[in-house]
Amino acid sequence: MAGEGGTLSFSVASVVEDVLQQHGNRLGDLDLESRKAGEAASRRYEAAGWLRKMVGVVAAKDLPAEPSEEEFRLGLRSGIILCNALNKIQPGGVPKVVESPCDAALIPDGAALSAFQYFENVRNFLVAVQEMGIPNFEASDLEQGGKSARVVNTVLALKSYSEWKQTGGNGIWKFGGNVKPTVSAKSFVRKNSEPFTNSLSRNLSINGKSFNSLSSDLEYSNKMSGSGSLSMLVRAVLLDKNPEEVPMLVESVLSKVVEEFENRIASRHDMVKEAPKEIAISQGNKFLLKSTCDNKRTEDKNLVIFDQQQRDIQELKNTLRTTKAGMQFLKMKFHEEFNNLGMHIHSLAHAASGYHKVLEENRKLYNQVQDLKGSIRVYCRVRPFLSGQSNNLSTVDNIEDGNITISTASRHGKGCKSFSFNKVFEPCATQAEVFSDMQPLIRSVLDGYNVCIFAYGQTGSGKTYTMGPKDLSEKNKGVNYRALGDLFLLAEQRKDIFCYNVAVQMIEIYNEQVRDLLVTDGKIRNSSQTGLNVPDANIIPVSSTDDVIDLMNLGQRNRVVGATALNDRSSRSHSCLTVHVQGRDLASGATLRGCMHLVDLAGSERVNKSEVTGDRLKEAQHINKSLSALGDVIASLAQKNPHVPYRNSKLTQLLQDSLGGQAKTLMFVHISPEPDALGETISTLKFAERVATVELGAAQVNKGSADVKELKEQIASQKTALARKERETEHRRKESESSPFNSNHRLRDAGDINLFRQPMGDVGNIEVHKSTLRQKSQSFDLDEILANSPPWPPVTSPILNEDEKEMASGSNNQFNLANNDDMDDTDAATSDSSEPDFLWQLNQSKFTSMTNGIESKTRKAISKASKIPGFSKSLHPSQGPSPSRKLANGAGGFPCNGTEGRQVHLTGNARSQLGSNAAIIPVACCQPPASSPDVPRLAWI
Ligand SMILES: Nc1ncnc2c1ncn2[C@@H]1O[C@H](COP(=O)(O)OP(=O)(O)OP(=O)(O)O)[C@@H](O)[C@H]1O
Repeated sequence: MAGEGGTLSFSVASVVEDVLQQHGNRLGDLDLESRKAGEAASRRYEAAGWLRKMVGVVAAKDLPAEPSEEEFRLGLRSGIILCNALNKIQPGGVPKVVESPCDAALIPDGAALSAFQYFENVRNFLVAVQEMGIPNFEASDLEQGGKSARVVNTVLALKSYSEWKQTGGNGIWKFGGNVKPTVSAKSFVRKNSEPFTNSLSRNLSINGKSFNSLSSDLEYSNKMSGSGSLSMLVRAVLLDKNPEEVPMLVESVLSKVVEEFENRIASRHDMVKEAPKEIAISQGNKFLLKSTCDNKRTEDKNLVIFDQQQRDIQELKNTLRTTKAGMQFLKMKFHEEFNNLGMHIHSLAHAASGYHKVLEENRKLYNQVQDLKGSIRVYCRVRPFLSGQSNNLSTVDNIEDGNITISTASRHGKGCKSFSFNKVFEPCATQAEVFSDMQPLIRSVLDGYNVCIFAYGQTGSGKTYTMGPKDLSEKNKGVNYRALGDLFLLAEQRKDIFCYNVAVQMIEIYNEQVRDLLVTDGKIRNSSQTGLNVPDANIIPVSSTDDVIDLMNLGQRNRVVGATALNDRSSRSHSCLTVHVQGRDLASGATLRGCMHLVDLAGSERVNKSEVTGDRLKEAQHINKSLSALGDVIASLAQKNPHVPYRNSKLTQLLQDSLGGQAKTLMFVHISPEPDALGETISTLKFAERVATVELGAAQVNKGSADVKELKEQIASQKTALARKERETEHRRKESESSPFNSNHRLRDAGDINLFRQPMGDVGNIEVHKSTLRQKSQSFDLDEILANSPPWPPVTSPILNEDEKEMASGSNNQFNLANNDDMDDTDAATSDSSEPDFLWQLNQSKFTSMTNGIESKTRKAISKASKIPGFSKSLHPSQGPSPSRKLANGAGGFPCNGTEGRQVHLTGNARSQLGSNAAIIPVACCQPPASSPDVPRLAWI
């Protein structure tokens, strides 16, 4: 059975043959080969005969009647006989039969052409045969020997078909077994005309099936396989068998055949199975090949890409090189520019430092200008939050270079307000820092300047802390203690050049009454009761910091401190520590006298804030009154009003010299950082800003100088006129002033002092001052002098020698200018502080009758002072006020008030009691007529 599609290409015959051989039957005994050969030959002869008959002997000349197998194959090989025979049976079965050898001549390769033509003929024949349903053979069977049997089969089948056709061709022709209903089996069998077929068909049956049908099947199989040898094989095997053996044999053969088939089919299956793999492999190979090709292509592509990339890389390298070079260049440029920039920055830094230096210088110059102008310096200090006030937001927004910015967001609308002062101290500023900033100012006291530092601010803002807290630890010591310590230190350093004496006063103004805080007898005298402008305050020399501590403790004990709702430690009074310094130049004998007020004002807050009534309310009202009087004075000074209302309060009287004279004045304004205090803070700072605009005129040193000579000449010229006037009025005055010194009179006159106040600008200019003195020298009037005596002038301390005592106590009250002859040698003070002294001298003749009154007061004072052990009287009660400048300045004593000048020597116990080693202590010094109004000045020029 030829497998369709080539999958089962083995023949049934070969299988049966193999089976029969394996079966080991007696096939071997048979002369199978010869029989087969004989049979094959007879069949071949039959086929050849039939073909010769069909095509004619001539046409079949190459085919003998009884050909050998080879002859048969070669005779038919051209296919011409076969095709012609077929065309005889079925005309046009093979449309074109190539017969002419000349056709081949047309083709150069004749052999190849004929082979091709033969193959064409055979192929056409086979196609036609197949269409006719006749068993076929392979074209190759004619090409190789040994395969002619199959060709014989086909020819015989064709013969059979021809015969069938000749008999009428009824029914369907079937080679070797097709039985038409109308055709007997015999006729069919006749077609298969083998001699043994008939016998078999008659006798054999297998498993109930007739052997004949089996044979038919075999024949059919043979037909299908294209081999006619199978039936012969079967016949050969069964020929000599007994009929009883046949079933067994057939069964065995069949089972073997089936088995063989199965095996072969199975192996074919395997092959089929393998085939896809092989195909796959071949496909895989193809794929491999393809992929190899692809790879090759890809490789090529990659090569191209690679080349491209190489070029790109090269290009990039070039770019990189260029970029590197560019970078190098840029780097170099950058370095160059960097260096330039560095140099530029350096020069800028230099300029900046220069700028800072210039700024600093400007500040100094500004301060100097301020000094020259006599502007009140204003420092601001912000108190830190106190312990227990944590998490408070400060109202101070910024502090920088003398500017302070207050955040007014909470109560005064959103925003800030800035204020400018000479200096602003941050909350963290230490006491030492604060002091170091004002140290030069304080030191200038030793150089003969008057200095006033007053602390302003609401209650609890730190005024006392700055000026002089009780706590005298190194860290907390205030300005007062440090100032005195510094003065002592400086005095010590200058001891080879100057001999300094330092003495202090402490007073307080409480409810508009001035109180001496340095009383030792527990009684606090109120000088205002006497109608005096200057308090009758003890002045205690000090020579060490221990002395100072003792005095401060004493003063503190005597100070009136009241409790308020705001601050139960709040001081409800103004306190003032006055430090008097007198220095004598050891070489020249000239003296310098400086005076420093350290004023701790009472709280500046409004009364209603204090929530007080009764006594406390009264205190607060007094404080407010005095502070508003201070405000008025400041405002007048700022506006350069001719009238400055100093006398509206004791405080303004106290500060008159500092505010209106030639003192160096510093206001230390204090503010609290709490938001609650914002209102007070703003009003405090506004007030301070106003104060800063006040120009007092340049401070003048209280020093004896060449001016004195000039002044003495002027004095001399005045002397005659004065004496004349004195004589003329002497009698009248004696009558009117026969009573002791009338203080009320002075008080009345002093009340009008402001009427004579000269504008600040004029006061501030030394040159103007001098020329003014000269110009107005003729307008001298004693009444005016008295009337214009300052309320709190620098005091003079006449230290009287024996001559002076005599002069002072002499019956002749006539002022003897001759006594001033030695002034040149001693003191030539021309400052404010010295002027009253001299004025007092001038007044001496005028107030001859006053001496009694003075004497009584002096006696009283000395008797007070002499209660202190160690005090001894050195001044005769009748001496009165210092008659001469020499006395005041030349002997190194302290200035003393002309009306109550007393001099007490501190010795022994007293000195130790007060902690002082000073030789001379003016106990209470009241100032003679003022220095500032120009009229008095003119009077003694
Ligand atoms: N700069 C500061 N550093 C530390 N503590 C301070 C500072 N300033 C003030 N204080 C403290 O704040 C409190 C109030 O200060 P101080 O008594 O000096 O205020 P004051 O303005 O003098 O008040 P009063 O008007 O009642 O006299 C004190 O306890 C003080 O020690």
